Parts: sequence; structure tokens; C-alpha cells
Amino acid sequence: MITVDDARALVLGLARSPGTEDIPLYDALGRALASPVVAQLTQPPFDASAMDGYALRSADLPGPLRVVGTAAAGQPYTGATPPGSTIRIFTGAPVPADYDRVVMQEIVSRDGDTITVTNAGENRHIRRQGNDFRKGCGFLPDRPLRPSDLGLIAAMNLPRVTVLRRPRVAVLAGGDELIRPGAEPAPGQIINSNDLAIAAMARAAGADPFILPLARDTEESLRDRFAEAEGADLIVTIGGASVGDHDLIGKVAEGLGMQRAFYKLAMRPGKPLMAGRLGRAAMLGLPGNPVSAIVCAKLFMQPLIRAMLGLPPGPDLAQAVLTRDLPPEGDRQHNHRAKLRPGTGLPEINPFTDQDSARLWLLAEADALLVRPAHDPARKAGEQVTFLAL
Ligand SMILES: Nc1nc2c(c(=O)[nH]1)N[C@H]1C(S)=C(S)[C@@H](COP(=O)(O)OP(=O)(O)OC[C@H]3O[C@@H](n4cnc5c(N)ncnc54)[C@H](O)[C@@H]3O)O[C@H]1N2
Ligand code: MOO
Repeated sequence: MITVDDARALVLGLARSPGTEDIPLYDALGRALASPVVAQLTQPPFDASAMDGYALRSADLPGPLRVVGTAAAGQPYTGATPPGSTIRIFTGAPVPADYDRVVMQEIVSRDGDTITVTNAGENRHIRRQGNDFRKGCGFLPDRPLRPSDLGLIAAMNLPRVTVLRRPRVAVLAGGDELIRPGAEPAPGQIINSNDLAIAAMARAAGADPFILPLARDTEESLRDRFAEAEGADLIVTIGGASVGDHDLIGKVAEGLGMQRAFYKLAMRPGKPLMAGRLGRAAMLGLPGNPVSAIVCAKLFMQPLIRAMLGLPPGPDLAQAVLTRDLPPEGDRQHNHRAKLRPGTGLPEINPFTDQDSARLWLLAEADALLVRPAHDPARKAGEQVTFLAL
């Protein structure tokens, strides 16, 4: 058994870039940019009024000033701007070069074509040309694109972007006991829940998952399914990872040429995790217990997908205050399902007493994994501990 840290390094080492694609900006939400987008223009492209009011020279204040024209957004004023003049101006309009400030209309008294200004204040209310970004600036955020990023890239005058292709993730659940949700279980059968959950986690991390038909517990069935995973960047199997007579994933994958990075790590739940490369795909063999599979996917599959996309792999650890005493840990990192609640400074974390790795309901009630390292000594209520948000 290797440590969780060593396993993580080996899994991240399996990451290969899935290549790039050029897509319309509208479709780029949540995608990872492949290279910096470069501003095609300067923004604002001209000195622009930040207020509705009057553009003028500070030296002419408090007036009276003569109104010689109007400028609105999209309708610049191109006339003369002699000393003692002002123009009516609206937010977003270009400010003529001879004027150095805009005053808000609220502090202006107007009488016909003449204005006077009381207490103009410090703020000149002009957004200078290029104060947001300049032509030629590159933008490459270290995270998936957010709605505001799409706005920024649009403002850079770019209708399309080059992003990393979503890694294709083949999700393969297997076991003679499994049937699909909605079918009627015969004695001894259970509903297959894992592949849906794992595929959803793959999608949440930025991948394009596809779920393969269920495999039976035979080498032949598993080989057929692996053949259907052709073209995947990552193959994720679920179940059949342990040591029982029907646990065939490792044997079949190795027969097909899988180069194993490791098998088994010092972690609870999730000990029988397997990782390696199979042809041009990375492969993860998750344990079948539903909570084990999901915890392994959170700690290894999602980081691997994000690493393929050139993003920080995560997940990020945070600190909380323990609400009850805990006994010493054994020789594996233990990821306790737990509930968070607001504390005075840090949040408080309450690990469940039942940590059964088959109980999905408990996982649904959890909002965090309390992460205790192998050989962690006994902990008292009030101590600071580490967690992963779910
Ligand atoms: N002698 C030992 N037995 C076991 C060990 C061990 O070290 N020595 N490890 C245990 C641990 S830890 C885990 S985790 C499980 C993992 O075993 P497998 O990966 O081989 O998983 P299966 O045996 O196929 O299934 C385990 C459990 O999960 C249910 N399951 C499987 N697939 C699905 C699915 N797609 N949807 C819902 N439920 C699924 C399956 O019916 C079993 O109940 O091994 C322990 N045993
Ligand atoms: O490690 Mo198993 O994944 O404890 O249930």
C-alpha cells in the first residue's frame, strides 16, 4: 500500500492534454482556455464620461458656462470647445479632448443655454482610454471560464476562443448483481448507482463522460467493454477491484496491456484503488462500494481531469474546529463523512459515528470529508482539523 500523497502524484502523472478545439465564445462557459486570449482593442477605446451631466474645463468652474452641444454614447460631439464652453454629456459618451472633467447634472443649475456648478468635488468622472485593458493584453485565467470572463473576452472583440477539448471519460461499472435504475430486481440483485454518480462527477470536473453498458463478472464481458472504451482519454472502472474471486478488473486490464502505476493505497474508504495507463488512455479502477467510489473520484479522478485541462487539480483543503473527541487513527488516511455548521471563526465539523462505505444516504447528508492522516493521534473537541468540502 502506498500513501495518499504518493498515489496522488502518480495519478496526476497520468495526465495527458486532450488537445484543443476552437469554439464560439457563447459555448465557452466552464471551459479551460488553451492559450491566452489577446485583446484586439483598447478598452475604453476613448476617454468616456462616467456620468450623465456636463463636460467642461475645471479652470472654468464654477461658471457660468455656455452649453454648445451634446454628446451621447455612440454619438460623439465633434464641434468647437472654446474657453467658457460646456457640452451636455451622457454616460458612455466620448469626452472631447479639451475638457478635463464631467460634472453630474444633480449639482448643475441650468438657465437656458447657461449653467453654473456648485461644489464640483474631486472626482472628474472620466474613464480614461485603456483604463480597463489595452490592445495586445493577454488573458489566461487559472480556472474554468466564468460568465464574467465571457464578458471580458467579448469586450476584447473576440467571438471565438480556443479551449482544451473536454477529456472523454469512459465509465464502466460491472457486477453480476447490478441492474439499471427502473428495472425490477430479482433476488440478490441491486440497482447500479455508481456509474451515474461518477459520470456526473466527471462532467462537473470538465470532462465529457460516456457510460458503457454494464459488464458481467466474466473476463470476456470485461474485455468487450474495454473495447467499447476506445477513444477515451480516461477509462474509469467501478467495482471488481478487490481480492474476491469475481474481482477481475486488474487481471483483465493487465491482460490488455495496462501499465499499472499502483494498486491499493493507505486510505479509508477506497483502499483497493488502482491506476495506470491503458494504450493512450489513463485508467482508474475505483472500488465498488458507492461511497468509496465517490471519495476516490473526488480525491483522484476529478484532480486528474482538471490536470488534463491544465487547471489546478484540487481539491482544496480547509480548516474547521472539531465538535467531539475522536480516537487515534490507524495506518490509513481516513476521510470521515461529516457535517459542517457555522462557528465563531472557523466552521465547526461534526463527523458521523457511522462511516459505512456503502451508505449513500449518509454521504448525501454530509457536506464535508474530515481528512485525518494515517496515525493521527486522538483528537479532542475544539481542536483544529482539516476537511474537504463536498
Ligand atoms: N477480503 C477482502 N475483502 C474486501 C477487501 C479486502 O481488503 N479484503 N476490501 C473491501 C473494500 S475496502 C472495498 S472498498 C470493497 C471493494 O471491492 P470491489 O471494488 O471489488 O467492489 P465489488 O466487490 O464489486 O462491490 C463492492 C460493493 O459495492 C456494490 N457495488 C459495486 N458496483 C456497484 C454499482 N455500480 N452500483 C452500486 N453498487 C455497486 C457491490 O454490490 C458490493 O456490495 O471490497 C471489500 N472487500
Ligand atoms: O476502502 Mo473500502 O473502500 O473501505 O470500503
